[in-house]
Amino acid sequence: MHRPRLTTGERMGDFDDINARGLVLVGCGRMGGAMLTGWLARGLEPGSATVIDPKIADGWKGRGLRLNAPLPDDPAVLVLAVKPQMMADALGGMPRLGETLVISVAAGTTIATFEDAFPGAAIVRVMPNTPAAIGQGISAMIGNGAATEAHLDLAETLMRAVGRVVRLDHEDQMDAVTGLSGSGPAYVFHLIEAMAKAGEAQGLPPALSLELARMTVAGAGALAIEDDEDPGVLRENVTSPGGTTAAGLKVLMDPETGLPPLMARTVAAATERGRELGRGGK
Ligand SMILES: NC(=O)C1=CN([C@@H]2O[C@H](COP(=O)(O)OP(=O)(O)OC[C@H]3O[C@@H](n4cnc5c(N)ncnc54)[C@H](O)[C@@H]3O)[C@@H](O)[C@H]2O)C=CC1
Ligand SMILES: O=C(O)[C@@H]1CCC=N1
Repeated sequence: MHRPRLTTGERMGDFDDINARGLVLVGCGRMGGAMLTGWLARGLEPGSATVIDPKIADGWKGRGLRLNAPLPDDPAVLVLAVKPQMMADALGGMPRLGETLVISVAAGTTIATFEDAFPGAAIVRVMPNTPAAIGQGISAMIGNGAATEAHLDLAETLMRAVGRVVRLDHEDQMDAVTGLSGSGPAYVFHLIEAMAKAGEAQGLPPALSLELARMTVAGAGALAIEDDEDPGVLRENVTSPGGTTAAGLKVLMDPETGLPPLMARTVAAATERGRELGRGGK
């Protein structure tokens, strides 16, 4: 089966340059915080991290991070993790930086926007997802013309600290990535909710039904990674001819009313919203 080149895992030594020059994180909410957790676990020294967030959560205080402190002159990397709607505000307050690599994880906001804000800078646009909080994320990335292989490697080092990384060929792919894997964890959590409700409708107690749904999704996800088989084969492995799964899948896989058209519309709506945000939509 063809799979894109994926990299994962990280050595502590790869943070040496970042520790020497510093990392700036602008926006330390759910996504920024998830990444920072992974970086600290993988070798980022707290004193090398300057975190800018006017509403920094109390949990980050007293951990040796430079919170809302003046920016270093020439940090190795500046990571922008504010909402796209807040990006103009955040960029407005940025001083000129030296040879700093600029990384954005914002949905929609285009490389061109960052090129206007940081003329001549190497910029890498990344789309991670929240399983990064437990080192199980997947990030897709693409750099601008000024981003060298060394810049892309640096961005990859950071994102590998929180999961796997794929490189894109074109920035145009980023909105679809956002609609699929950026937003995707929410679809999967809703799948758990929907399966749990469906179990309840068949008479199971709510707590039991939720536990069965949660572990089924988690276990199937883990198997899909561990086993090199195509997901279609794994599905067939569950499906006995004339059995229960075949009866269920007949409904779920209906080309008119089943999951395929629903998922297609779901990802399309999220992708289109990414495009809108990229056009400056609020
Ligand atoms: N949450 C997710 O699943 C994913 C989010 N993203 C992207 O990550 C970015 C952040 O999203 P979340 O972490 O979910 O949002 P969030 O609301 O949890 O965090 C954003 C943080 O930015 C801070 N902030 C607002 N204005 C600021 C400013 N001017 N300077 C510094 N900090 C400022 C806020 O106080 C907040 O803590 C967004 O651009 C989003 O598109 C990307 C992939 C997945
Ligand atoms: O919902 C959003 O816009 C962000 C981007 C991907 C996941 N969360």
